Amino acid sequence: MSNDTNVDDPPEDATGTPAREDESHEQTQDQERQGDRSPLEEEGDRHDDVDDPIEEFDPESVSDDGDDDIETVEDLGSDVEVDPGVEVDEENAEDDLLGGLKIDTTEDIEVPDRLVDQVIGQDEARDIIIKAAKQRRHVMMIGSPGTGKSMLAKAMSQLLPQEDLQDVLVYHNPDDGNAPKVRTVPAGKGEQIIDAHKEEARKRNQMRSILMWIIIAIIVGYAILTASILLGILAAGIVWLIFRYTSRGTDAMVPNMIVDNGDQRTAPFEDATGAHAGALLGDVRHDPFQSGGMETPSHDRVEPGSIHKSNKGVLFVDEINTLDVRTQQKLMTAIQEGEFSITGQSERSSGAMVQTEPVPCDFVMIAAGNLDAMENMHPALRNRIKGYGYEVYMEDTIEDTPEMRRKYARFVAQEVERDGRLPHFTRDAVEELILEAKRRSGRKNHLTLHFRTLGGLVRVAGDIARSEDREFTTREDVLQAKGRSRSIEQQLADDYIERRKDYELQVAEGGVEGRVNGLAVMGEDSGIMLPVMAEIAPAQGQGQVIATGQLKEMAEESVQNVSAIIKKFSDVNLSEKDIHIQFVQAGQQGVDGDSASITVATAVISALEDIPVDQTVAMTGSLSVRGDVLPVGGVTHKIEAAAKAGCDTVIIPKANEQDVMIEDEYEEMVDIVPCSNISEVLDVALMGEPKKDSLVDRLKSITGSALDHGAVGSTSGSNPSPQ
Ligand SMILES: Nc1ncnc2c1ncn2[C@@H]1O[C@H](COP(=O)(O)OP(=O)(O)OP(=O)(O)O)[C@@H](O)[C@H]1O
Repeated sequence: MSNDTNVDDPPEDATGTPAREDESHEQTQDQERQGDRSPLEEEGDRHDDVDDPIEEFDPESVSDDGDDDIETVEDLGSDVEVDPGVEVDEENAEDDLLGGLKIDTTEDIEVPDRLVDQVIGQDEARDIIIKAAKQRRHVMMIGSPGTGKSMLAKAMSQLLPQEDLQDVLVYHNPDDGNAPKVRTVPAGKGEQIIDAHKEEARKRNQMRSILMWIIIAIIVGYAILTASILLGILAAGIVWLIFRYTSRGTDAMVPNMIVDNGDQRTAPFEDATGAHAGALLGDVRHDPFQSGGMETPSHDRVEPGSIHKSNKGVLFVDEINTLDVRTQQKLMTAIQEGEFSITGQSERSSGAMVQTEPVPCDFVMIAAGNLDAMENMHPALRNRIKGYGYEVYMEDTIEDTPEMRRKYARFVAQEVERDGRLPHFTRDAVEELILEAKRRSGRKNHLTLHFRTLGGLVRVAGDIARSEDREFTTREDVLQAKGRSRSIEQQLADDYIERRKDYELQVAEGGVEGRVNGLAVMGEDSGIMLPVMAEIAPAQGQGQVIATGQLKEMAEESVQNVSAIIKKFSDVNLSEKDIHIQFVQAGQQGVDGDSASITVATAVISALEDIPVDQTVAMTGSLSVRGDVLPVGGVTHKIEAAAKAGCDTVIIPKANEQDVMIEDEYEEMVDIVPCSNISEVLDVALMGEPKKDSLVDRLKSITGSALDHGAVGSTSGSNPSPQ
């Protein structure tokens, strides 16, 4: 950025002019408050701290260097116990769903003001945000949607100092109309400068008008005297036009304030998620006239990007990998330089000819996304953030403690207050929501941290109560809301089940060889039953696993695991066979290879041994190469899907037993059988007794599970049939 003050403006003239009108009087008083300097004098100031790039740093060194003024969540008092105003029954807190909170409704709960105090769980991320705000470091947050990434980024902007905020003005450059000048002034000063310039322009225009009318009067007077009226009117018109035309030059003196932080109460927060290049990096609008005096001066066409608006604040970019590579590269330059010129983004627009002086963009970046976002983002940009900041993974669940439950009650109060129209929740309505948070966590003694969907439930329940003009939202409203706020995946899953019922594809009667009811999860919270069929045929050449579509890889992996067991416990040579696997009516969604591996194994063994599988049984679990059934995710939703589909028995991994939190209505519909190894699975799923010394019979020698023995892969029993 150049420091030259060759801006075509009238500061010197303006400061010398005495204040004649009320506005200018007020303005003068303002100027006095600001330290006796007129805004027009101030505008020449450059704030060169923008040229101060963040020096390279090692996050590790932060904790090692004994820098004990780094504030933690506790130091900031942000880990506050919920509402000190509310009494807590400590003795019964453990057993109480509200953690002992003595409230009748959420109206009794006080909501903390600062966003950072409203964040529940995510302690590590909060700690990092606080440190990063202090050190002005970038942060990358990776995790599931709705777990508080943008909330934390906003919270960070509230923690950044406000004193540094600046306004940014763009000026006409008389030497080169396509290279507007850029000046920064302290926040709030920009408006004064603009006002002073407008006032100056107004005065100039007034003087010019007076001069113009005097000249016109002289011409008209002369014309009357010489009786050449027509010539006089013509001359007066020309004078008028000349004045009109040249007055545009006076207006061009007024700078364009592209960043106005005058009213900003915290450091700026800019969400640039999904922004196109112009919105992110700034743009210069197209001018259809371009020349001939009709054009809009280029400095007036300059538009700031999010990187400029977030100067001294936070730039939040979710799903950063969706930005195209060129934009990511430019973003990287902006991070590195702390300033970035604005130019027209569209090559064919007249805006592309304009390029401003560098505009400050000294922001802290919070890049967010899921794991895919991290993998697909520009490696250099990732390194930039890594080298200059922190990376944090967002938690999905948190341990269920009385303190946490109290915070969840506070979350309901937070959401009600944020919405502003919802009726507060009664105690039992909050209890139902906390139960739902437990259920959605999918883990014993945990609560989900997927607050966006939980907040959705609060809003739907509140809307139901509001539509019935009730004072409070009750438990019944929450139950009704659960039915209504089904996700797209849930609706799809229910639709699948309905359609299958039409074709009687759901649960087949009795036993079928090689057909097993597998279970999968769609989206975050919907289970679905997906039958798997296996057929074994002699191979034409080398035996292979044949499966259709994208599920081929997953079928191959599952068959590989089971083939190790088959090799070990039987004389069957799978390399002489073609194994056909079909996932009946499955799309790719939600089918996770690992959790289907006991299903594929059971189907293959059933087909190989010609033993039918009980079609009222459904199963989920991951198979180890030594026959252990290992834990999988989403068991609760899977069990519910099996129950909805009409199965009586569901096999789940023993290690998942503690995660089951199914709704009462389903509990009566199905028997849940936890299994630790493939032998136990076959015992439940296969119909009839296996023949002596057959594969299934030999597999009975596997007992217990690796998990029981504390080491993955251990099985007991000797190998009856080494190959
Ligand atoms: N940890 C949390 N504590 C309290 N409320 C939360 C938390 N996480 C999310 N919320 C609530 O959920 C809403 C959505 O969260 P937020 O937008 O921060 O999620 P996100 O992780 O940025 O998701 P996405 O990546 O989909 O944008 C917030 O406005 C807030 O009401």
